[in-house]
Amino acid sequence: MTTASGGRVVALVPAAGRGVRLGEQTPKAFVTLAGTSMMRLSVDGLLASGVVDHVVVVAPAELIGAAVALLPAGVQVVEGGAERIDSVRAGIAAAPDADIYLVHDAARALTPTSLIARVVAELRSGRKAVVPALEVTDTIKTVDILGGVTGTPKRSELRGIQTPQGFDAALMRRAYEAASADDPATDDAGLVERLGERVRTIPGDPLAFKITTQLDLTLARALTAATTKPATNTADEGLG
Ligand SMILES: Nc1ccn([C@@H]2O[C@H](COP(=O)(O)OP(=O)(O)OP(=O)(O)O)[C@@H](O)[C@H]2O)c(=O)n1
Ligand SMILES: C[C@](O)(CO)[C@H](O)COP(=O)(O)O
Repeated sequence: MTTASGGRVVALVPAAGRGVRLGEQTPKAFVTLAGTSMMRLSVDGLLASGVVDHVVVVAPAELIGAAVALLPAGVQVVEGGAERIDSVRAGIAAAPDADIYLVHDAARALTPTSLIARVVAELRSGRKAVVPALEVTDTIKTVDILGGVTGTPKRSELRGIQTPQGFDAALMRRAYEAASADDPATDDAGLVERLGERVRTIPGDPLAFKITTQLDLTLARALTAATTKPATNTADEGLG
């Protein structure tokens, strides 16, 4: 089944990270906001967008069962790898029947459904690689290994890139086939750029921020506390 003409949209949700920078006991995708795991919130957003046909969650090997228990029926769960790129690759292999892939971090749990729909709409209009982008507000500098400043890129040319990132499926498969294990890109679009293909930005959304640190978690919990009611099978989610 597909949501609309233009082919089947498969969303890959890398959720196999440890969350070292967050520093919780629980792997980050299982950490809860108002009683619901980030992983579940991200999947619910994708499903609620109305533009996604199938969701594949990529989870830590030892938590596959826990992930299945926390997710709606029909969501596929597969084992992740050491790096994010390995986890996304596992997702692609598990769902080869896509025409469009979205890749969406479990850690961007508050992403509005409207952003997901805008990425897919842009792909359906003929773009092959689409990423949400926000202007940066800090001045960004490059530094050497000792922390000495080596340059100050023009801020007007810089963007903070979010997910979901969307790709024509054939292009994404080609990008991952060409990807080198010893020089992994920090996002999926980076692999497409290396093929010389154009990646299009669309306006991102501040609510799609990546929950990376304790400060991010505090902000995310404050934002959800007043508005999110835990789903009946997800309240006080535990891992065993
Ligand atoms: N081997 C990995 C590493 C990361 N991810 C996922 O990729 C997303 C973005 O990564 P990040 O925010 O860096 O998560 P972690 O790798 O868990 O964080 P940290 O780097 O602080 O350990 C997260 O949803 C994370 O679960 C993944 O699926 N597999
Ligand atoms: C893909 C990403 O979310 C785009 O901003 C980001 O690059 C992931 O980086 P992380 O270090 O794996 O969190």
